[in-house]
Amino acid sequence: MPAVSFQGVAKTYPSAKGALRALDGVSFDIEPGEFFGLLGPNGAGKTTLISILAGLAQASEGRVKVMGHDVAIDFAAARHALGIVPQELVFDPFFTVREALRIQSGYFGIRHNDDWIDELLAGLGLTDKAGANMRQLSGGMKRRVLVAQALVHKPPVIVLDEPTAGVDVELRQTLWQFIAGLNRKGHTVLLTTHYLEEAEALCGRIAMLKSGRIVALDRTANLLAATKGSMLRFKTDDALPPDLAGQARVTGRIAQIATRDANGVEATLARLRESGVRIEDLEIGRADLEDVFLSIMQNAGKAEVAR
Ligand SMILES: Nc1ncnc2c1ncn2[C@@H]1O[C@H](COP(=O)(O)OP(=O)(O)OP(=O)(O)O)[C@@H](O)[C@H]1O
Repeated sequence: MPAVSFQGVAKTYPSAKGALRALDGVSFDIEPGEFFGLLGPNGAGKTTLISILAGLAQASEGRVKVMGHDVAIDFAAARHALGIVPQELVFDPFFTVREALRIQSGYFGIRHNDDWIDELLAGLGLTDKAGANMRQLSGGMKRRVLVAQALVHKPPVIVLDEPTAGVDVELRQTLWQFIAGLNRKGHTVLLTTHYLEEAEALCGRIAMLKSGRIVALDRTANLLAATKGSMLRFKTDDALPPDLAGQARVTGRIAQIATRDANGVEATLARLRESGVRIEDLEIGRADLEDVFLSIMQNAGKAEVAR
């Protein structure tokens, strides 16, 4: 039995320009114990899919199951199997951290949960904040509490919806150590993120969503291996010739150009020299997940235009 199963999930929102199909026939399974990444550009439908999984929105078509429980038919059992760390910081300012976690345990019908609460506090670096009032905590500390709150009932499936947006390096490391530890103990993890290096480091399999459809789904290693080419990275203050600019990724002074093989590297360098572009700090490396993501999104765009 899969930990999470999406079967033919569609979601249509009414809009001024007619119906907006935010999800369109999404089907995939996440197996127990997987660390699974869901990636996609803004508006791809990630949050909509997670809201349906969490029972916060209803699918227009299709079925979603968590540990065998249909989220529409058997909501309570499905919800019990899920720990959802939300994107926004929502909290009750009147309680201390420990009280907030006890109250959350109560929602799930769990009493005498302090041993697990202590473990959560320790794992998330919150032990000395247990007695602090929620409103006195910094944003990063509040986020840690939200993670702890999502996990009070030891859910087999943990869903993290962009948990590290605007979060500092230390908290990211604490969070990932803790979540990776739970994953090693058998908890299934579903992560959505815009930080592709995090997805590359953590996720065994990745699905890529674009305009409500799955455009890639594979083991992370296979996605990376599928782009065999080399990536040329260098710094320059000069404008690239139009043919190279069209295929380059430019961030400030840093330009990256994908090439198919060694001949491609030579041809690109020759083209740069010929156009009088002066380059510094040249590196030739393997494509990373960001390169794979951009190329899949571009190709999916072309396929859509052709349809
Ligand atoms: N309640 C709603 N009513 C109408 N349209 C909506 C609603 N929620 C989302 N949408 C639309 O559905 C599409 C998918 O949105 P969604 O928030 O799921 O994308 P996302 O992949 O999570 O994006 P982001 O990375 O920006 O969070 C978008 O076009 C969005 O405008």
